[in-house]
Amino acid sequence: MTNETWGQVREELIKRVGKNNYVTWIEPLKLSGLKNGVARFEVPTIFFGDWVQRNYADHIRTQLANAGAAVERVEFSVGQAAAESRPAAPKPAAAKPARTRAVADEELPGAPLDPRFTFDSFVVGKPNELAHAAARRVAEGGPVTFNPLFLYGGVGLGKTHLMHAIAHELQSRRPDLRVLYLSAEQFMYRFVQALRERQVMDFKELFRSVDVLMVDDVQFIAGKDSTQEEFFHTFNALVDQNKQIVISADRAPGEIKDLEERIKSRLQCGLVVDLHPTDYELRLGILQQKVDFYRSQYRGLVIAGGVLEFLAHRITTNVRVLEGALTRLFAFASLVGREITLDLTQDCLADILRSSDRKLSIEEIQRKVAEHYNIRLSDMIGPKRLRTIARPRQVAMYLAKQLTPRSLPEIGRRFGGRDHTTIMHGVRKIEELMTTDSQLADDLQLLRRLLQG
Ligand SMILES: Nc1ncnc2c1ncn2[C@@H]1O[C@H](COP(=O)(O)OP(=O)(O)OP(=O)(O)O)[C@@H](O)[C@H]1O
Repeated sequence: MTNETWGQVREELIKRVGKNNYVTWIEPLKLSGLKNGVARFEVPTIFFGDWVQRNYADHIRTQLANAGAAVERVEFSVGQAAAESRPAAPKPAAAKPARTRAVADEELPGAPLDPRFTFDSFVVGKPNELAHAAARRVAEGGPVTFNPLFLYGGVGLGKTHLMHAIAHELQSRRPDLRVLYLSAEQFMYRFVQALRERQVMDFKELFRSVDVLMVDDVQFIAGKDSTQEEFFHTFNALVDQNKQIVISADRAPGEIKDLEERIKSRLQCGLVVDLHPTDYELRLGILQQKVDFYRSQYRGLVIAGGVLEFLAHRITTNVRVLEGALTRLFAFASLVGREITLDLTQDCLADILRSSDRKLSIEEIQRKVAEHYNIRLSDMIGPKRLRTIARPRQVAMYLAKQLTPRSLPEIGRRFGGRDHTTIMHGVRKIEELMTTDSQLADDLQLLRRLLQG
């Protein structure tokens, strides 16, 4: 098979898998040879290879066969060039092109990057697929296609991991770019310091001199007026210069309370992607990856079949908890020198398993709230707008948002197919009333206790 055949096959694949998937997953493949019915491709990372193998290998094989190539199997391996450009092998400083800059690289006030948070160690599944693909695109350091990239999702779902991965990848692919990663809190701290020391101009110059700005947990600046103002100007200046911005937050721009409207609307201008709560397959994938790592640390430790499946099934809160559970399990098993069995797992992780057990459903919340306010459960999802019914309904919406990991559209569906904006309005209304209406505040406290008890 020639590269020309592969060229034709790629055309066909665009139609089969869609443009977006094609650009993300197929375009980066480099055909490295065909021998004995096996077509080999170079991929940038192991995970990229795994993903393509799982999702696109069949398409590729079929299309190659249709184009007349005698292919029975396709294989993916990390190419030499890609392997060398991994973050693990940082380039010597001398490789950076010499440039004169108003602000030296060392002066950039970035937060340190966690060396473990790379694309290689990020497990991709349905819930984070789009966020991962978008992050990868930004990490290529090519022309800016969407600005900003806004990543959001609940606690411990991998936002920081993805941001660090972008920074690592950019550092090795494009050492000429000035990449600045920091939390919104650090941004504020720097700004306040600059104000105090009358060095606001330096601050501005510094932040406007970067090529890629990444700000983590942006919800933090909501309600902090002058920091918001400064952030807005920095943001605009960088966008005007066509510099890439990546932002993360715990919720969508429109849902961040006390964030100025003009900032919200600017944040929504680029690509807004949601990291969904993990599903069973993703949790299992993450566990398997971590176990491979632990095996190299704790040699000789045996883990019985079914343990990982059990954990992926039972610990659904977030990835941080899942990781913590595994760390504890390996440490414990190596201390006592025993095989990791289901029994040992249940013993060692009893507390974590217990707290993960209680998964509150929206229906439970609706039932409790209806009981408390003495209304019918059916009124929770019905259309009545009477205050005596609408208010309890909003209370239930508020508690559903607070106490479950469900998104606004999901909550809306369970409240008789209401729109997510209605839910948002309900949640806000209760947040507002809570500060002035002490009876409502008491009700909420009681309901929370009952539900979480
Ligand atoms: N898909 C994944 N693959 C591998 N590890 C993951 C994945 N998602 C999350 N993790 C791990 O889970 C932990 C928490 O992730 P991270 O700190 O990125 O979460 P976050 O979304 O930024 O949370 P927070 O809202 O608390 O800031 C990290 O150790 C991270 O490596």
